[in-house]
Amino acid sequence: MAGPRPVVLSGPSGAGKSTLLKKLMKEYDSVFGFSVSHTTRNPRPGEENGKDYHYVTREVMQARIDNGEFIENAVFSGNMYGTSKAAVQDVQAKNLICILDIDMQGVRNIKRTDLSPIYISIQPPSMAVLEKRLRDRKTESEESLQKRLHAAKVDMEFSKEPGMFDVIIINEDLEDAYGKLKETLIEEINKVKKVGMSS
Ligand SMILES: Nc1nc2c(ncn2[C@@H]2O[C@H](COP(=O)(O)OP(=O)(O)O)[C@@H](O)[C@H]2O)c(=O)[nH]1
Ligand SMILES: Nc1ncnc2c1ncn2[C@@H]1O[C@H](COP(=O)(O)OP(=O)(O)O)[C@@H](O)[C@H]1O
Repeated sequence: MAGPRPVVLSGPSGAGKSTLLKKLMKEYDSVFGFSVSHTTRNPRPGEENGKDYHYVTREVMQARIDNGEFIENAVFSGNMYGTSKAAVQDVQAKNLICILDIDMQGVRNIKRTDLSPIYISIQPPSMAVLEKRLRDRKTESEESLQKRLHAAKVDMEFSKEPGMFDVIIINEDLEDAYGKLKETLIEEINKVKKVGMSS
């Protein structure tokens, strides 16, 4: 059964992916479902196990990867992250648009699957703004922050590779960026709404 097309949101840490996707899921709660990834990083204050991530040990994560439970997995800033098959299937079973928040290794690996999502890159207006947002978020140690800034430089170059993303959104003003995101997805949103009304 071909459900709605999934959506991949990628881009540097601190670019605003979570902020934008939370806004989208709040406005369209019966349209989108989040693919809850697994990670070995520690939960941040306010994050919930099973909602933001499935928080697991390295041993558990590696065993599940070896068991073939993941569509893709990557190491980012020293921690393991991965999208399980179940995470995507749970959303697709409800006929919702599945949103994946993944790094650029994830994007490369998803391109080798038959998931066929819409690829959206969220980019900051500049490195300076990105650094300020990450510092103001107050979630990272100096070491983690530096690793994220380094990865961001690589990501910003990667996003320019032709054909990598369907749309690149510069998140300067949040409302403008959100408007562009909605505009990109409106066709898929309307399809899901129509199916919902007729069932
Ligand atoms: N490949 C891959 N990347 C992921 C996955 N889940 C999250 N990420 C990425 O891992 C990076 C770090 O995420 P996180 O620790 O939540 O930090 P944040 O991006 O600074 O909020 C981000 O680029 C995410 O997009 C996943 O399942 N697979
Ligand atoms: N357009 C924006 N203007 C100012 N601050 C923003 C904007 N978008 C996001 N932020 C803030 O920047 C920080 C990083 O955003 P976040 O959504 O956590 O990024 P990501 O999920 O890509 O790592 C958060 O503190 C968020 O509130």
